[in-house]
Amino acid sequence: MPIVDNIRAIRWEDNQLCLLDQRLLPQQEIWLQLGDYREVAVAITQMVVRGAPAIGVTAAYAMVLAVQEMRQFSDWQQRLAGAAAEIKAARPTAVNLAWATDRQLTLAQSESAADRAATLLLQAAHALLEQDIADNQQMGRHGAALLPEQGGILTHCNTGSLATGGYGTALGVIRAGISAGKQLQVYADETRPWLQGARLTAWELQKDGIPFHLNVDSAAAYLMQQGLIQAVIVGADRIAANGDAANKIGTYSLAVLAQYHQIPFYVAAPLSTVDFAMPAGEGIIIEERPDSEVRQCASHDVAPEGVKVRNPAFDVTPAALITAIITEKGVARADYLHSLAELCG
Ligand SMILES: CSC[C@@H](O)[C@@H](O)C(=O)COP(=O)(O)O
Repeated sequence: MPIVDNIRAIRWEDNQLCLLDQRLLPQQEIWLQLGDYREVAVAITQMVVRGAPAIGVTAAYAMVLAVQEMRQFSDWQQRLAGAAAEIKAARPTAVNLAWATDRQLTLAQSESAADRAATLLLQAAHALLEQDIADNQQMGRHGAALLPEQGGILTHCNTGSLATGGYGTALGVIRAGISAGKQLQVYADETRPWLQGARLTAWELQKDGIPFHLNVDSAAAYLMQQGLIQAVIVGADRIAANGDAANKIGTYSLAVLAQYHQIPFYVAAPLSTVDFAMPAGEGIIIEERPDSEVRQCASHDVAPEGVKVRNPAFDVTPAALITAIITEKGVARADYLHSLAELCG
């Protein structure tokens, strides 16, 4: 069954950035039109758009809006550097945010004429979006070969078209596996507290007609014990040079469980998610999100008022628990330090 993935959540129209508001899915499909880079930074912080590659593409367009605003000033390059710092501060963990913003800043700084820089940055943002989709499809081809011909695949958070330019990383691998004729049954973790799995992954899988069950996060061990899971595949927000991978909170627990049950545990991410400047996972900044996300469920209070909360949005899975890292250039295996560097060429 070939998968017709036609979900695109980031568009550039009438010189504005249009984002499908992921906070409202699946109940409402509302597009926001943003014409100011500051609004885009807020949209990233507030999760209108989320998922590491999608945040990267969004930041590239935010830089277009910023250069368009700054080009009237003689010190436009300096002002643009300030805007870049504001955009990068929107969320700390996904490296794609800083990676895409810095790429755009470097490009702008290589050009002395502001108007020309604005044109170049827009072209670069479009190219980044298209490249991300192509990379994900390539990643899908590499990763699909690792999946069993049939069986259950557990995934966490949302790593699909909504989390990227299109097609997805871990979900892209699943899409490619199904397209290649594999009989896969997806198990989608609901992914408390923000419910990316229940709200977004379930929406994408249903649209594509991919067979799946939605399960609570704490069912993972039981599903593995029952022999229902043949592989776990997740995305990543930042991969350290040694292969330690930061991803949505709960990923580390899945990797520990997968090792106990002797199930392969795969991470699928573009090479832009690898932070070669970060030697190991312990240096990765883990975002702490608002208490209300834990105290509430679907905007309803569930915990007593005033309780203290911990809400780390990500955790780091040690490289030793990762069977392989699937990238657009091929599959890396331990020793990741060399294997990832080799893929980068
Ligand atoms: C292709 S997406 C990979 C990761 O970005 C994804 O798994 C994830 O953790 C997203 O977290 P989010 O907080 O929704 O931005």
